[in-house]
Amino acid sequence: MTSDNQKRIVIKIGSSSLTSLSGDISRRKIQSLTDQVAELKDQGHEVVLVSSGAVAAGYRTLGFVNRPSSLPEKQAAAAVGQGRLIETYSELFSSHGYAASQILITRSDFSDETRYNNVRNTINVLLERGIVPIVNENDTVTTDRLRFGDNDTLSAKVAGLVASDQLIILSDIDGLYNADPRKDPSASLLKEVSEITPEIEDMAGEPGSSVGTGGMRSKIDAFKISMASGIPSFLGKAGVPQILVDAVNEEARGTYFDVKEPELNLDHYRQWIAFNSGPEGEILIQDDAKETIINEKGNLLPSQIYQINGYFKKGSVVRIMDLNNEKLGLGVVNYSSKDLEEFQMKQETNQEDAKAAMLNESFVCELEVAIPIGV
Ligand SMILES: Nc1ncnc2c1ncn2[C@@H]1O[C@H](COP(=O)(O)OP(=O)(O)O)[C@@H](O)[C@H]1O
Ligand SMILES: N[C@@H](CCC(=O)OP(=O)(O)O)C(=O)O
Repeated sequence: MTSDNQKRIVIKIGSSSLTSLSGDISRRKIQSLTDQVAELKDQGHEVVLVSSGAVAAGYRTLGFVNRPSSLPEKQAAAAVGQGRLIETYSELFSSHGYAASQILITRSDFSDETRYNNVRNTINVLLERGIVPIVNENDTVTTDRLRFGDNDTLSAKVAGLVASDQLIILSDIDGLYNADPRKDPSASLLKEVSEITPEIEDMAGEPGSSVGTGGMRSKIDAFKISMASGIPSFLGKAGVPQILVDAVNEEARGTYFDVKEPELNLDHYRQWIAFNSGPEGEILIQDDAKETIINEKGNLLPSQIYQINGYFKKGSVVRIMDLNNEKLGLGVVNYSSKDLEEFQMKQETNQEDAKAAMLNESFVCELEVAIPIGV
């Protein structure tokens, strides 16, 4: 974005870091955050906040003693809490001379490429005009099947969307430990992670509080996305004085997730394919095609398809699998599932003209994103 000293930063803060022990939102905690964000803005950085807390801020008003667990109850709580949350942010940012704005996103907004790009354009205008965009999932309208579910992965997707220079996730713990510290008091802090290996994934346990949803697992999923998108990231403890300024200068206590080979990082289009598109179908390919599409980065031919699962249109994102149902990656198809099934039938009934024209000359797709980077 801007210059070497002025970064575009996405900051995610979890419910547990915005609420008091009683479970209600804490104005003091939000003020500590807004004071630090204002300081970053005074230094010329651009900041996008991804803030949880809508359900936590609302459930008591509905008469619940604890955070509700059913979706309609959480949605009703968020309907009350989201307004309270933004009102508090607006008041506190305005005391520093900054305006806050609210962006509520559902997963379907991101799986549609046009709407995805539209969100980017909107955030860009807000940032250019000095406003603080505050993003949350649109909890009141989402269904279980179509939810991001946690704001950790949402924040990493937003960081990729706006080509952020850094992702900072603030939680109630000062970084990633080699085991869940609640279960293993001898667990130690990892100061730097350069790759999310299966061992790192195994370190994550469940959420730490009754108000948090994602836990360490969703944070690790988030860092996988941000690292694959080429965005250096940080996990640290909310409420620590100067944590944000120090994290930007890489001087804060916490875990830094580095980006080792920027040239391998996914561009915007492939980020959308990998993390947001939501594949519409599956293509199982013959063994001989694996080498071509994985190592030679070649195209898949209709005759190399073994089976088609699901219904998809020309231009859809599909999962490419081998004959053992092992995921190989994601591709964008040049044919609909209906067309491909017709090709297959013609192949089976040995229609020579169809074979020549369609089976060996037309490309179905190439592997745009290889597993394990994509979904
Ligand atoms: N390996 C680990 N390292 C650090 N924290 C862990 C680990 N495994 C599980 N946790 C738990 O994850 C919690 C943070 O997740 P969560 O409660 O969802 O917070 P937030 O509301 O900030 O999203 C920590 O309080 C900690 O108890
Ligand atoms: N969108 C929900 C929060 C979901 C979420 O990821 O919560 P958390 O684990 O506290 O970051 C809300 O605003 O209550």
